[in-house]
Amino acid sequence: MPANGAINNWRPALTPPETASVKDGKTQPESHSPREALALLAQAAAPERRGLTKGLGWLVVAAALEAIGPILGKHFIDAHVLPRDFSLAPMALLLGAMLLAGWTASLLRYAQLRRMAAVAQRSVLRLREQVYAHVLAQPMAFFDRSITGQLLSRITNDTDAVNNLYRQVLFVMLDSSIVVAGALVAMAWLDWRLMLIVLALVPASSGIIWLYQRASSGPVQKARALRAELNAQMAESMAGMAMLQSAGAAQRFASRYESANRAQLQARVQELRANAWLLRPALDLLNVLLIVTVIYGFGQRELSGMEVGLLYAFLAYIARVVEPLIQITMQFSQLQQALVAASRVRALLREPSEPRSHRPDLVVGAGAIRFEHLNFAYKPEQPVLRDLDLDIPAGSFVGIAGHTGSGKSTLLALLLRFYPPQQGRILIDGQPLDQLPDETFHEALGLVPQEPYLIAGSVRDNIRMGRAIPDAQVEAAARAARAHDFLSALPQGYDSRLGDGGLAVSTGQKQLIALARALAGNPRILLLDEATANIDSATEAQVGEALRALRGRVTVIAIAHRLSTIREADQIVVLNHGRLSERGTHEALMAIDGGIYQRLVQLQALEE
Ligand SMILES: Nc1ncnc2c1ncn2[C@@H]1O[C@H](COP(=O)(O)OP(=O)(O)OP(=O)(O)O)[C@@H](O)[C@H]1O
Repeated sequence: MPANGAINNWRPALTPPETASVKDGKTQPESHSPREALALLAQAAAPERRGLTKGLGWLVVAAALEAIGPILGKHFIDAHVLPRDFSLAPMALLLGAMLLAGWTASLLRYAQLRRMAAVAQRSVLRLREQVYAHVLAQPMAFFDRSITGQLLSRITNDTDAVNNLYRQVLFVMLDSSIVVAGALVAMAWLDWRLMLIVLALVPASSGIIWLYQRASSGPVQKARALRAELNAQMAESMAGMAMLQSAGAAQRFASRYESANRAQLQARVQELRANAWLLRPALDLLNVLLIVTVIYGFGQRELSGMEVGLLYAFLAYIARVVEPLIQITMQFSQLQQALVAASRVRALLREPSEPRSHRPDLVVGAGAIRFEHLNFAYKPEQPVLRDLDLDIPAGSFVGIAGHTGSGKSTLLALLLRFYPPQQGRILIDGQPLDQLPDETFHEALGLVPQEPYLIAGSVRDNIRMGRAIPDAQVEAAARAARAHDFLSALPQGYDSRLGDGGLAVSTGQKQLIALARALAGNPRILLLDEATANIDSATEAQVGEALRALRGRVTVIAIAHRLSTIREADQIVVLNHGRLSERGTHEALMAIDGGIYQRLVQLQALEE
């Protein structure tokens, strides 16, 4: 089977640098639109709308309380400091009110920001689950063109960045905007002409943001794309470590990683440079400009005693306008990163899932299979299966043989509904395969792939694979797969941990566990994709024994390079360039002089 073969695609594959798909942009900066990102936020936060509205409402109250402070201060100056009226009670009342307003505002803001942090966490949790479920529901063709590491990065890093987006948008942007609005309203109330002078300078900050965005958006997006690529490279090398080391490719992979890492650092430095040279100095200048303008505005008037309180209040409000604006702009680069991530997550969520029209009334009975004039191609110009017509009676054992690339695994992939055929159809017990409801379909089919994979968990978890299968049935399946003896001899028997960080078992043993896993669901149809390719003769004999016991009860289709595995099959189907070229029992096919099967058997005998 080719490295990117049909059935193998459901496990992480080592994608060599030169064949890496460039879907999703890879190193090129990706297009992103804030509207897309906001739509994603709104969608993920939809169930929390009430909490969010309440939180925002309270933030407005907090901003209003904060805005009262300078007005009270102005009153304090005008009524007590300037006229030197130091009557204790009204002064204490004013100071007390100032403190109370400030404290209440701080407490309110703290409580609301905490509430919003919780909303953000929950929304991101939901989003991540949604993205993962969506990826799992993708047709296999989607995985053919995606890079495992990049998908991982979408699900973990990008959804994390969406969390950032919540923090930036909800906490910094909204909160700061509310504070600015509160200050402007209070200024207007005190002196609307002066407020207009301050307001006129606010667009200058938008100009600074725009300039900064232009200078930094390229590097920001590049840095992000490179980070995803670094993750992808890491995941790929972990998945293909054995191959990587045996091929002596460690050095090459390390230098590829190093150059991507350097490029990412450069992009980050460019971004920081734009920040240091443009953003901070420009904002400081804006602050000075505002203060000078307001003082100049006051200079134009007669500076009476009453105006000193007003000047104090205005200077206090300017700080309340400028500081939040600085806050907003300082977060800008993170915001951009988060926007890019959010639009990538949204693009992923928009990948269409396989459309299927299931008929809930369909059930699988005996497990008879019929391939009717099947035509299939991964790429339109390269047909893989051509007009394949084949009947497989229920309960029979069918072996599939043929040269490499003849389309054997593809046939199984179509039966597994990984891809829809372009022409023809597949019938199970006379019913169209694509109309079987998912549950019925998954219950009816069991698969033993060429390279079984173990999940991190106990032997029992590995056989169950998340299905509600009672212990007795797990054990019965292990017995049927001839795996019980070695499994019960493990240190903790069926509770022994396998997979990542667990016990190491041999390839043959993994294969038997995979067979037990397939049998545990009591399938009507069992598919074996070169299940005996990498195991020793003793294990092969055990698998043969297990298959013999299934005869008449389960329809078995086995692809085998090792032809001894299918020698006893009721019929052996030989594919040649996607066409059915020979068909019959081992003996019948051996009788075809110069036949493909005969040659394959002879070749294998020679090899052995
Ligand atoms: N996911 C895929 N995308 C594109 N082409 C593919 C894909 N999987 C297989 N092919 C191509 O389809 C053809 C048939 O491949 P398939 O894996 O079905 O052959 P096979 O008979 O199972 O080969 P092998 O014995 O080596 O496993 C090959 O030319 C292969 O390159």
